[in-house]
Amino acid sequence: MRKQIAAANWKMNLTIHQAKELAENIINAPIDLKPDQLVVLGVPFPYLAPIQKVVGDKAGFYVAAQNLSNKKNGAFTGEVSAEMLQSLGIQYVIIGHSERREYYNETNGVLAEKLNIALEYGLTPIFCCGEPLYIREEERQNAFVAEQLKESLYHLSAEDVSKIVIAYEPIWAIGTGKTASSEQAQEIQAFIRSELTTKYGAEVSESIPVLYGGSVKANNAVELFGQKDVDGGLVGGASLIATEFIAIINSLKA
Ligand SMILES: O=C[C@H](O)COP(=O)(O)O
Repeated sequence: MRKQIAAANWKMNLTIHQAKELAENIINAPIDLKPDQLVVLGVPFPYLAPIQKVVGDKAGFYVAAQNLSNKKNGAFTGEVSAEMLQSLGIQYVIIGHSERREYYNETNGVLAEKLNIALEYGLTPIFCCGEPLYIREEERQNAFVAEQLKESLYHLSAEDVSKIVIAYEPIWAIGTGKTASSEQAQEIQAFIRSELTTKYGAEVSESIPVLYGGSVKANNAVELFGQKDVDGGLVGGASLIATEFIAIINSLKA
């Protein structure tokens, strides 16, 4: 089975005290991860090392950065490089979240560079894609997402693309409480996989986890994650509440 992933994206929330308490509550919860299931905590840069310490070597639990620079190193004040993340022992990085695209002008081209550099340094990218509301209303979501994949991913070799995780996040469902229905999620995530099949073949596309993100909660996770092409979730708001996120982890397909 493909990896099933519960990924938290804490975004720009929590003090370090709150962050450690949340991580401790998750790590110490009686969660019985199956071999193909994993949990990734996407934390703010300053919390990477302290949260990694809380996570320790607990099997199946990882810490992710929420972003990285498209530059290697040098005079780029305020940036954080792939090499820095690698040197901290970080293994996952979220790339192309819609908030980065919208508020920090990250284009598909810049995201292609970020994917390259992440892979060069052995990081696993969680690559986000998804359409805004007006595109969904015009029923052009498939073409929109196909373009994002084409412009950011399709320069990668089959070997490299096999190392990534994709998170489909319809922008209209992020932080709005408006979840895509499980049918909507399944439909477009099956489309994403079929696009990857066309480009890379079935063996590759069937191995890539495709997560759903957008108002995932404890009360809708089982139905969403139960869909054939939904391999877990990238969770914002609900990942800030230990009991909610633990229930979401326990909703992964076994
Ligand atoms: O990265 C997570 C997504 O933006 C979803 O956020 P949300 O669960 O608060 O809607």
